[in-house]
Amino acid sequence: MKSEDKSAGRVRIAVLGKFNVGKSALIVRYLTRRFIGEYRSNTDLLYLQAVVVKGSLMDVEIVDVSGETRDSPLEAAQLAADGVVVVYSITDRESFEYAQRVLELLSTVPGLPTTLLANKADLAHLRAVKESEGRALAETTNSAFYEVSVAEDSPGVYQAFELLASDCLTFLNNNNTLNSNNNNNNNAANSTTTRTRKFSVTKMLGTLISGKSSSPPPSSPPPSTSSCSWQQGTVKVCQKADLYRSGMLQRRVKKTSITASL
Ligand SMILES: Nc1nc2c(ncn2[C@@H]2O[C@H](COP(=O)(O)OP(=O)(O)OP(=O)(O)O)[C@@H](O)[C@H]2O)c(=O)[nH]1
Repeated sequence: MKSEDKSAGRVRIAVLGKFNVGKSALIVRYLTRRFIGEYRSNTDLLYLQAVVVKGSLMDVEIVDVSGETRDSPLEAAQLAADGVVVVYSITDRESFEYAQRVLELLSTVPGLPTTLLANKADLAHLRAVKESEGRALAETTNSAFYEVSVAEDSPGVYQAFELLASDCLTFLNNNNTLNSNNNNNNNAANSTTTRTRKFSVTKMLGTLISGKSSSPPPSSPPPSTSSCSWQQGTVKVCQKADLYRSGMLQRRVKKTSITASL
């Protein structure tokens, strides 16, 4: 077995943002290199992807809580994620203000890696948010920043996810080391960091895109501008109730007690 065959770990990335900013398009672009114009926006999606980060294979879960941010932004901010991508559209001032509120909330979670992603850069003639404003917000909230066009396949799409996944892994490894040291000190038998997640509804991406039942193979790997390489991915579609049952919409609440409203 190659050393890469064993997963170095699993991280969960949540994608948040106001409606219509391109969250679903972003995730599908990252996973499949395709741009799909329209999506159903009332289904919560969980995507699984295996990527090689810094030479290690890792599983990346990407959660797209469609409609969630519209119904209850606070719930979205409470996602049990190891890292968060917050998306706004450069053509939609309100979406930037929304992203600002989300990032300010998330910055209260110690050590949580966050990325601010300004989408729809191809619509420069409709620009309502300057790039410098996005960059400044990212700096004040200690987030990475990328301005991209998902429609035009900007390399920043891939770089954003891959850097965030890498940061999540570092963050988790540091936590695991800390916990393991604590456990040793306390003579505890097992580490308490293992997480179990279950989702009952599964569906392949092919269904979402074309009505066919199989997952579409990628046409080619993503740009080799980063330390990550693309592997086979699967997509699961999960309903909001499943997210609650799995604890995904509760864990951060317990950990951080975020109570401010957006
Ligand atoms: N011009 C342009 N349009 C884009 C881009 N990315 C997404 N869109 C379009 O923006 C619209 C919204 O995209 P979605 O991916 O459904 O946005 P969303 O944030 O997931 O929306 P909700 O599910 O309603 O929260 C669609 O019409 C997309 O085709 C982009 O980079 N440029």
